[in-house]
Formats: sequence, structure tokens, C-alpha cells
Amino acid sequence: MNSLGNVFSFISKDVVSKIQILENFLSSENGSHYATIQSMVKYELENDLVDLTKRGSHPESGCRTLLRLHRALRWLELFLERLRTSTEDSKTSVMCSDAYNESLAQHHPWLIRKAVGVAFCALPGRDTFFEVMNAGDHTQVVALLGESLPLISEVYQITEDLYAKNNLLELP
Ligand SMILES: CCCCCCCCCCCCC/C=C/[C@@H](O)[C@H](COP(=O)(O)O)NC(=O)CCCCCCCCCCCCCCC
Repeated sequence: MNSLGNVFSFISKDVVSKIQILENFLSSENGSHYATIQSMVKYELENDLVDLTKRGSHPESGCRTLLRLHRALRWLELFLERLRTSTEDSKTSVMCSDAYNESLAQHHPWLIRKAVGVAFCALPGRDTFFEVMNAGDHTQVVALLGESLPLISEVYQITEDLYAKNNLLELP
């Protein structure tokens, strides 16, 4: 993302800081509970470590942090599927914003949605995008996406089901 330009740095900073939160839990003295998503959910819920209705004493729990990344994974899945099936005249900005409106946008306030809209306008075209991905020529990238998308989708669904079962899908 950083190679796409400065406009994207506010997005990548947020992703990096959320991954850092999870890595800090993993390397803490309670790290063993963070080995899997299932054990993290069980541990944090059993020990009242999650703010369930409004942000309070645990504003950066593993559960709420992962939920933000989980929602972003859905955006990624929708976007990459559009990219995989795109044609020469498809616009990356349109693919990105359609995927965004169908997923993450529903969880973002107005100001963030506007800022994200500006970032999308700065996206390079489809050809440059394929190059930035650095995964071979178009045919190879499309094949790679065909292999990886079912895995992304499976990971998304496992988290979605676990979070739904534990009523965690709307964590503040
Ligand atoms: C390749 C183009 C990249 C465009 C990415 C567009 C995704 C839109 C994400 C917009 C995030 C806006 C930044 C701020 C977000 C936070 O407010 C918000 C809420 O957090 P909070 O509850 O702690 O306050 N955070 C989030 O929703 C998490 C956003 C995570 C965004 C992840 C984007 C992942 C991008 C991965 C790019 C991979 C490119 C792959 C190319 C093959």
C-alpha cells in the first residue's frame, strides 16, 4: 500500500497499529491465549476483557481490534474478486469504492468515508496496479487471485461465524 503513495498512509498506519496491538498481546505474558482467534475470544470473554456495548476500560481488546481487520478483509475479498474478473477498461477506483460501499463503509463515519473517497481517486489504473502487486503478468495475477480468494473467503467466514455465535459483530 505504501508504494501507492502518501494518500494511503493514513489507511496503512491504522492497519499497522491494529496488527501491533494484536502482536503485543501475543508476546505478552498471556500470549498463549492469543495463539488462535478461538482461544482469544474465549479468554477475553471469560475474563471480562472486552467492552461489549460502549468503550470503557478495555477500548483496545483483541476482539474489537480483530473485528476492524475482519471487516477490512471483507473489503479486500470483494475488491480482489472485482480485480480478478475485471477487463481492460475497468477502473480500479470504481472497483475499490464499490467494494468499500458494500462492506467497510457501513461501519465508518462520514468524515472517514469522505477521506477514503479521496484516496480512491488517487489509485493508479489497472495496469499499474497489477505491476505494483509484483506477482507476474496479468494472467499469473489472475490465476493467483483465483487460488487465494477461496482461502480469504474461508478465513473470513470462520471469523464471522465465531463472532456471530458470541455476539461480537458490533463491538464498539
Ligand atoms: C489498494 C487500495 C487500498 C485501499 C484500501 C481501502 C480500504 C478502506 C479502508 C479505510 C480505512 C480508513 C482509516 C481509518 C480507519 C479507522 O477509523 C477504522 C476504525 O478503527 P477504530 O474503531 O479503531 O477507530 N479502521 C478500520 O476500519 C480498519 C481499516 C483497515 C483498512 C485495511 C485496508 C487493507 C488494505 C490492504 C491492501 C492490500 C492491497 C492488495 C493489493 C493486492
